[in-house]
This record gives sequence, structure tokens and C-alpha cells, in this order.
Amino acid sequence: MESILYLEDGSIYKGKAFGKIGTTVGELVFNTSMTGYQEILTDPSYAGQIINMTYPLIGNYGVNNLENESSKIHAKGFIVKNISNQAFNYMSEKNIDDMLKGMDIVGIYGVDTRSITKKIRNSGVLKCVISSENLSIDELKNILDKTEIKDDYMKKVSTKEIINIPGDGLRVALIDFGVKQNIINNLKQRECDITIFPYNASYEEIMSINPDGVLLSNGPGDPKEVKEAIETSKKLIKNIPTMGICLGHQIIALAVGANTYKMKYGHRGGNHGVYDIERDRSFITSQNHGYAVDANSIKDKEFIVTHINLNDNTVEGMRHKNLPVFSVQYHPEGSPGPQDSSYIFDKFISMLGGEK
Ligand SMILES: NC(=O)CC[C@H](N)C(=O)O
Repeated sequence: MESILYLEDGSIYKGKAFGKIGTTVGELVFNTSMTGYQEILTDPSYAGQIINMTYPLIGNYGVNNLENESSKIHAKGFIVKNISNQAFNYMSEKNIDDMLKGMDIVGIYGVDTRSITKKIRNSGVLKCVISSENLSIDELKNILDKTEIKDDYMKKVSTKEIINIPGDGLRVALIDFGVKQNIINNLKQRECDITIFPYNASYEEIMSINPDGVLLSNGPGDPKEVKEAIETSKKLIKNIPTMGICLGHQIIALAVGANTYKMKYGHRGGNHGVYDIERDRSFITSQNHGYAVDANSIKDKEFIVTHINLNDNTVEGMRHKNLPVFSVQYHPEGSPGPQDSSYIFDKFISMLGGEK
């Protein structure tokens, strides 16, 4: 079935439909990972976005029940060059088309994803609409103009209730802005007793479990939208060992009075080089972010920059000068992508006093 992708700049791409038959609008972003489409689709940080994959073949090893980063697809749509519905992998339980259909997500294939990527690189992230409902270009333009892109999806994807995952080790309060399963798995592997809190949990609620440390999770949207967490983090940082990952890192920056900004087109992929200044080593990291912490705004604060991106020198990590607080912009849990930075979780555990 025919499908059309229409971009805010007027570009039209004709392709074929897969997944749900329908019309969807979102912020168009690109991801350069060669594998890991299942983890990307189920990463809550993509809520509201339409993901354009630069790697030309998607679906070739199928989809399974073990590698979801959350229980559903939070992205608004999926754009690929070629789909393979023959899943050549022993773990595969269904194909990518069935996954998107089962989760009501509109996909388009057979379009030039690399030319789309170049457009995003030149003009920055754009709004776009995908439709397999035979709409005219004028109708698509109308839909696009009428739809406002929200940037507070963390409020939707965060847990509604407090959840405990028992463990024999350190007690960790995990503030959920859209946490990925592999962050939870990394804490479980280190025997932590994990309590997951909603994005707007108060300082008193968090401290009532008497945690050894706090982890502020990844999540979608603009960190400035999550005012409750910024206020709560101001107190957490002063009183308890705290680590932030991605959105959590940005929230810590805002809590100490530094600033964040929207990047032109962000970092999304599995091979972003990051320099760890204190270790004097570079790592290949997994990334998914559209906002960043402004390096200049940290200079007069109690924090120092510990990691920088080797492509564009943006801030990839920071730590408090005296207190046990640090954060990273990239994803030490990988999923998808390299897990070379999983030492960040060990650093968190030793900051909390080591394994119990
Ligand atoms: N993965 C994340 O936590 C993303 C953080 C934030 N939503 C951004 O795009 O920058």
C-alpha cells in the first residue's frame, strides 16, 4: 500500500506502508545505529518523535520478547529504506511489521532515508507527517500545521505508582522520567534494592525509603518542562549521592543553575565518541538526545565537565567538585549500542559505599 512522508519544509517522499495504516505527526529525528531497532522503538525517550533510520535494512533479525526497553513503542512513527520481514535469528518471535501493527504505530519504507537525514542535518529537526490514508498534499500540510509538538512527554511515560524491586544490596531510589529497562537491569545485576518513583515524587517521599543513593533516569522531552524534578533535585544533590543519565543529567544541570538548550539535530546512534577527561580515555557510546547542557553555564557553578563529545565538543558528563554527584549525557547501559561505559554503574555503586 502507498504511503507518503511530508516534511515541514515541503519535501515529499513517496513510499510503501507498513505497521498500522493511518496518519501520524511528530518531530522527525534520525538514528545512525546499524542494529537495535527493537530497543530504539521501545525506548521511552523517543516519545512524540518519528524516527528515520539511516541504516538501509531494518527487521532482518526479527523482534523478540526479551529486548524491549519498555512495554510499548513510544515513538510516533518509523521510517526505513528497506524492511525485511524474514527474521533470521533464533530468538525472533515476530517480524517488524507485526510489531508495529501490534502496537498501532505507522511505518513507511522505500524512501531515501539518507536524503531525509541530510535535510535534518541542514535545517535541524523538523515536524513531519506520514500517511497511508490517501490524503492530498494540501490535507497533509493542513494536518501538519494544525498539530503542535509537545515536549512534556516525560509526564506521560513516567510510572504512576511507586514500585519496589527487592534486592540484597544498596537501596537506590530511581526517579522515572521514562526509564529504560537496561538501566534497571544494570542496577539489578549489582544487587540493588530499587524503588522506582514518579517524575514528580517529592524530596520527602524519596527520602522516606532511606535510600543509599538516587538515580535520575533518561526520558523524553525538554528538561525545562519537568519543574517539579528540578526543584526536588536541588535538595537531593545537597543531601544524598546522586547520578543522572541523559534527561537526568540535564535536570541536575538545571537544578544547579546551569542551562540546557535544544541542539540542531541531536545525537542518536551507537557510535558517538566521548572523551572521559579524568580517565584520559575515549569511549564509543550509545546516545539519544536532542538537548544538551551549555558548557559555559557550568563554569561558575560547583560542577566540572568530565566528558565531552569528540564530534562537536558538547558536554557529555559532569561531576560536583566536592559532593558525590555526577551525571552523563550518553547511555552507559547501551541497548542498543556499546556497553563499554557500563563502568559508570560501578562508579555509582562505589560512590554509594560499594556492594553490600
Ligand atoms: N534519552 C534521554 O534521556 C533524552 C533526554 C532529552 N529528552 C533529550 O532529548 O535531550
